[in-house]
Amino acid sequence: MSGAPFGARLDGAFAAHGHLCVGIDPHPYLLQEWGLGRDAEGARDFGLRVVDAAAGRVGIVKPQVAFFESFGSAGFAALEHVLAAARAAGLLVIGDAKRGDIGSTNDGYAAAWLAEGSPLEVDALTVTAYTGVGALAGLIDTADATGKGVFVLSATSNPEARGLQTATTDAGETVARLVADGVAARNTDRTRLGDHGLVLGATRKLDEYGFTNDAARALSTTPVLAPGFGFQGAAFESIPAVFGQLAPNVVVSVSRSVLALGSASDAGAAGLAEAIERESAALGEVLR
Ligand SMILES: O=c1ccn([C@@H]2O[C@H](COP(=O)(O)O)[C@@H](O)[C@H]2O)c(=O)[nH]1
Repeated sequence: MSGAPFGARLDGAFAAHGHLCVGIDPHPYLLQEWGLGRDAEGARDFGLRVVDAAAGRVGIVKPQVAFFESFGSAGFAALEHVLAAARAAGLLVIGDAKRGDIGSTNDGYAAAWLAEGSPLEVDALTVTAYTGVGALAGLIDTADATGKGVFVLSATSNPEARGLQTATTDAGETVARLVADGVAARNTDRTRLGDHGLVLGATRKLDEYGFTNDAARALSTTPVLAPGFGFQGAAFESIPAVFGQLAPNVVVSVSRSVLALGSASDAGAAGLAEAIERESAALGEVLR
């Protein structure tokens, strides 16, 4: 591992720039609004503009891999370009790829996203645990060896997931908590943030997913990636009520609500930078 582990770097990003994470989601309609091609080149230019606007204003970006992947190999080349620019700008990069499979295949995902020097290298990767948190063991081992992190889907922001994620085990624990407990077990050697986190959407309170106060206390060193703000309806002001004692661990992810304010024109680029500054300041008021 070269440098500090992911959790310490995340803590550093929080201290230097606050908790806002800007999503890099080149939706086809945004490419059009920004005056860019609905192709891999457009996605690359979109990503580079977001990196420029984010650098120095926030500490974290989250490229949404799906929108690059939709352009095939050219899209992956575009993503590699954007990842390299984000790294060079000193931004922490959370690759939102939501990978997850049986253990032996997860090792392939680990080599692609979490190995030092890989073309798709990111600081942390979103993963799913539908095959069991245990199936992620090898991938998490790779992350530990390279100073990277993972964010495992636990209670997602979309309404369709609710029935599945609040289903309970024989022991009465929700699926969301079962995942959370498995991930938290990898963070026990830390006093502040560990390297392995959870995706907990901001659209519902944690207790609706079976996270009692005790369960939340057990997550005190677990980072939280929280999407669901802006377009999906959650407001920064709701963070204390939704996340309670976990609020200091939250990476607050915004994509469309700020990206809608960018465009290919100079005024648009300034608009995006201003929107990022404004959102970050507003969030700072809530999390101070
Ligand atoms: O539970 C989840 C997990 C991931 N996401 C991703 O976050 C962004 C949200 O975009 P907005 O435009 O701010 O709504 C997007 O990339 C999702 O794939 C999520 O929304 N919910």
